Amino acid sequence: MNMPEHITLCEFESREALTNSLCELIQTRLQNSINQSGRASIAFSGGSTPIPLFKQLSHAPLDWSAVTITLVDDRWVSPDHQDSNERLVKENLLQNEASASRFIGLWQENISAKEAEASCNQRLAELDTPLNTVILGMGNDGHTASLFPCAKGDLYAALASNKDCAVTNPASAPHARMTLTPKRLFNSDLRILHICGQDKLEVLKKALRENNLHTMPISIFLERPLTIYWAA
Ligand SMILES: O=C1O[C@H](COP(=O)(O)O)[C@@H](O)[C@H](O)[C@H]1O
Repeated sequence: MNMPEHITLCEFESREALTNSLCELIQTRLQNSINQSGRASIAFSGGSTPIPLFKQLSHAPLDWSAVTITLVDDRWVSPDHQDSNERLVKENLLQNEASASRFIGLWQENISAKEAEASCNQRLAELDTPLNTVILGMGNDGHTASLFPCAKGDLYAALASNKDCAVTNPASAPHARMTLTPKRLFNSDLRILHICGQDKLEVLKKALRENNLHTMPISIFLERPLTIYWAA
């Protein structure tokens, strides 16, 4: 598959091989950042794709107390809800060695996503700039983070926002969302798109062909340097 020069596509023969390689890369990057500055920061996506990565990474021998972890996006549900990305990260990544890390979540109790936007932006200001690494996911509708094509006005506002996070209300998926904005996600040293399955490769090809960030928001991340980890 032909890729623009600023995109690196890493294809793996199996999802296990992908997980091993991505785990090693993240571990090395976090370790290098700790060696250089005494700290490291990373933003993870939720969904089903990163679960094996989370489980494996939780055992990595790192000084996790120097690592701050945040989410690329979350659904506006409490962390005991099955749809919560915070729950997913807590149950699968913030375990074992990685339980010593610092976690900055997006969700807040007893307040709507819209009302929480300002305080969430304040919390996110504690993160390193730039973030060491961002792990993006992608849905079959071309959404990434919680930048959904069907979120219309919210999508336009999030794409144009100069804040760190924004609320979106996708018509095709449940729950209001809090998402890091492209502005904040681009403020990072490396962005990795982690996708599995032939269907997602086809979605990626379509996004590259059509290059329309309103119909396939992943397109915005295809315009600048991006590393893609893919396995069938
Ligand atoms: O809604 C979401 O979906 C995407 C992709 O999820 P997957 O289950 O297809 O891996 C994810 O990147 C995003 O963080 C999540 O909120």
